[in-house]
Amino acid sequence: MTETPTSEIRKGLAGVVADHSAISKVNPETNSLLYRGYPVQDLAARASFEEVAYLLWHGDLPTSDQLEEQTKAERAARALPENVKAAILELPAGCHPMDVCRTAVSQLGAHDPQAEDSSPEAELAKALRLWAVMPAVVALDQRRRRGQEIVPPRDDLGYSANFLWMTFGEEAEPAVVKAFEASMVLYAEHSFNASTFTARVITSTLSDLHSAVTGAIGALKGPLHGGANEAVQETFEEIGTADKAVAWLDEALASKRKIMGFGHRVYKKGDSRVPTMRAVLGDLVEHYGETEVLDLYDTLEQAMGERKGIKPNLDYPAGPAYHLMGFDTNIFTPLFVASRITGWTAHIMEQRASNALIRPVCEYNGPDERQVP
Ligand SMILES: CC(=O)SCCNC(=O)CCNC(=O)[C@H](O)C(C)(C)COP(=O)(O)OP(=O)(O)OC[C@H]1O[C@@H](n2cnc3c(N)ncnc32)[C@H](O)[C@@H]1OP(=O)(O)O
Ligand SMILES: O=C([O-])CC(=O)C(=O)O
Repeated sequence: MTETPTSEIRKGLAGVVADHSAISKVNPETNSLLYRGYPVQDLAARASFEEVAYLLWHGDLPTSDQLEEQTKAERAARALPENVKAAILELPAGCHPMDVCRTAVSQLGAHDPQAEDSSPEAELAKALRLWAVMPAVVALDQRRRRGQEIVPPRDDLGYSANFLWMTFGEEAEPAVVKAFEASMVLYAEHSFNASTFTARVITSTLSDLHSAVTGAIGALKGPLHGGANEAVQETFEEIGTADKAVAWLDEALASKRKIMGFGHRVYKKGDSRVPTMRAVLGDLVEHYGETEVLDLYDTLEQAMGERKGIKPNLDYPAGPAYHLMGFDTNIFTPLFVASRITGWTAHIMEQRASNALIRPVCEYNGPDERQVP
């Protein structure tokens, strides 16, 4: 019955070591996460997202000259090409913004002059251009859905400040830029998660970088992965206020609902990034003077811990944080895309540099051979 004899089936590849990677280390024993050796909470506190992008791609933090060169290239690539903008504007306003991201990356690939050049230099240049232009895609999409004018990028602002400028059409306050920047750093990379693995599978066939990122976006969209940050906000809105959280949770668990923003395939004792993002949410709550959300956040977290012993993942604090910043809920996962493009493309380059076609086997359990009548 077997395609090839297997000793054990690991559903969902749980616990399977599929390859080496030098990009990040997730340690569920210590609830820690290192990007190229640096603790993620220290990077979130002391490094810019631009520096973290450089670190993920090159393996070390940049010197000031290296950062300047990257910054120049990033700012020069921020504007959305007219043909891609036109293609996005033709998409129905009712489609999910992740469909827009996916289509935009596919379109950008079709128009990229280096699309089929997979030399390390071309791969890096394509990664940088995609990373640089993604805020324009996300900002444009939120604005077109709101019936607002499109705001072009500014090259006198850093990545995060410009992202907020293009989305909201006004300069964000430093506290908000800082919070947003921390979220970008925390979302940037997480080893062999489902979307990154998707990108590596596609790359392993020697397909191109834009195809791999397009596939990764499809994988990230699902609510068991990146789509959970939107689902957390929807849950909060469904519950309403903290005093209703426990009854809501009991009913949800009784009807076997998954509680979005809780649980993780690798971390069973808590997600390494949650304490930092929870502190960011606390800063935003103070900044906007909206304390109710923290009552609900803490009550639901405590009740989930008592009933199931399951802890929150990064999407749990990120959802309400993006809501406070003013993003529409369906734009939250595209924000994750904008950040994770750095990690995906670092993995695409790593996979290509040491490639083997990814092709597991299965144990066949369909009908035995039979004759066509
Ligand atoms: C950035 C990220 O992508 S982080 C992940 C974001 N996703 C979510 O927040 C979605 C909600 N969470 C989940 O669905 C899961 O925890 C996953 C998919 C993230 C991890 O799943 P797995 O490692 O496969 O764990 P699995 O689904 O086997 O869960 C083990 C048990 O805990 C339960 N469980 C896990 N997470 C949850 C949850 N969020 N709500 C309710 N029960 C849960 C499962 O029902 C299962 O119970 P059972 O043994 O009685 O069947
Ligand atoms: O690692 C995972 O499975 C999911 C996750 O937290 C991420 O991609 O950031």
